[in-house]
Amino acid sequence: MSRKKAARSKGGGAAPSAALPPAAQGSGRAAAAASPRGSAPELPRNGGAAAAAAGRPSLSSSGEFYDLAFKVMLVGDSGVGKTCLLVRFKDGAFLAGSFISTVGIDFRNKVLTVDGVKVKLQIWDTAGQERFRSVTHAYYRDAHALLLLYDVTNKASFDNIQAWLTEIHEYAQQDVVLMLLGNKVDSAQDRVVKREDGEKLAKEYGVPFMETSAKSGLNVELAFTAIAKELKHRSMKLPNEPKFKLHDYVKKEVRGSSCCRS
Ligand SMILES: Nc1nc2c(ncn2[C@@H]2O[C@H](COP(=O)(O)OP(=O)(O)OP(=O)(O)O)[C@@H](O)[C@H]2O)c(=O)[nH]1
Repeated sequence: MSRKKAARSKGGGAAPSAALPPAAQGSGRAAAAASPRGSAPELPRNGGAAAAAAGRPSLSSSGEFYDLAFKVMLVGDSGVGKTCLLVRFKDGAFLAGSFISTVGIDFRNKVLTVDGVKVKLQIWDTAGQERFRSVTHAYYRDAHALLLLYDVTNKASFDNIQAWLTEIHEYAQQDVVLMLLGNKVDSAQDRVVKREDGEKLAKEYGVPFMETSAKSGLNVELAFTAIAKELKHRSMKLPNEPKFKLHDYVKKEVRGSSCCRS
């Protein structure tokens, strides 16, 4: 992604194809002014299952084969680190320097291997600014998963989580996979939201929770992998297979990743 706010993204602003397969393009930016969902690549609600049922993998535009595809959205206040989280996950890099707000909505694709299955996540980076809300609302409906972020150094972004949850409740599918992320934990000196407060809020709303850092990379891969695992299990569950428990998986993995942190 060129810094998200450029007039044209790497995807050239062209609208990727409308269904899977073939896959949506590697990255792109939906014009805020266009018809709300008109230029967005659409994944069917059971997109992954549909791809898998065909019994053959699909080919993404980046040349990678995948078996399942899902749409994930990053939401939260402006400046919490949504774009940086996505760039860290996709490219393994941190976007330091001056902060430029996302305009409208942008997406990147990444294929993960989950329990031997290739899962393509089409990750939508939304603008946190209030003025783009009507644009981003239109995308909630097709999202299979939502990563809701706040910034541990910004109390207002945490206080606004409740409002974000109300919005999600209103616009997203009822069965959307949701996870709460407290980002920027590398900024220990500036922290104003305690981990326990994040945990408490997540528990109250029954959503899995972890703290992340797009800067250091802490738990970034884990957040997306956990989502991909949940979505894969939902769409490919075998009759005798035990149910995948996202909460338990996250708790176990976060414990593992935090035990060895400096
Ligand atoms: N220290 C630290 N800074 C971060 C982290 N993630 C993002 N930032 C910084 O926070 C600022 C905002 O990051 P963005 O990723 O652009 O925020 P955003 O949520 O996409 O903002 P909008 O596009 O306005 O919705 C930038 O200056 C980043 O460098 C992090 O994990 N740690």
